[in-house]
Amino acid sequence: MPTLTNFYAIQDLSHHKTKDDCWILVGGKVYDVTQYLDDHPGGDDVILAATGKDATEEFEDAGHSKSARELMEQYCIGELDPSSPVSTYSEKFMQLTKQYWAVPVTVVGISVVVGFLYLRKK
Ligand code: HEM
Repeated sequence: MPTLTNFYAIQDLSHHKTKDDCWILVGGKVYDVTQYLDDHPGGDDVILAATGKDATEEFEDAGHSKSARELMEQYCIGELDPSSPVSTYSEKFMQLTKQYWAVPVTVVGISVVVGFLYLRKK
């Protein structure tokens, strides 16, 4: 069955950062919260400050209730395209770390073995 999910690239979010057109990215999902900005108990400024990037951390830090999480689902318009390139430095760093974690682990491992052999020889 074909899926009806809309996929957005992280760059798409940067075109929706205003009070009249506001999208946020939380937990891999994209939400159009334009209509909700004025009603948000935490104010519109916190949401506007979290646009154009992954706002999951800010959202979780605010300790949103279960009802807040249920409420937000009605504003969901799609998901982040998993193949879209990541933009922030921390995301890039995390991606590289996941990809190349074996390199520092191997270097440390070899150093430990060489150090051990060297000390035994003494
Ligand atoms: C559709 C998205 C969102 C919905 C439906 C939503 C809903 C709510 C609700 C209902 C509350 C009241 C407390 C609670 O029930 O948890 C709240 C508080 C709050 N929200 Fe959100 N929120 C959304 C997005 C965000 C985002 C993206 C941020 C941060 C960037 C944020 C920051 C806050 C903060 C800081 C409070 C605390 C306000 C206070 O206690 O003074 N919210 N939100």
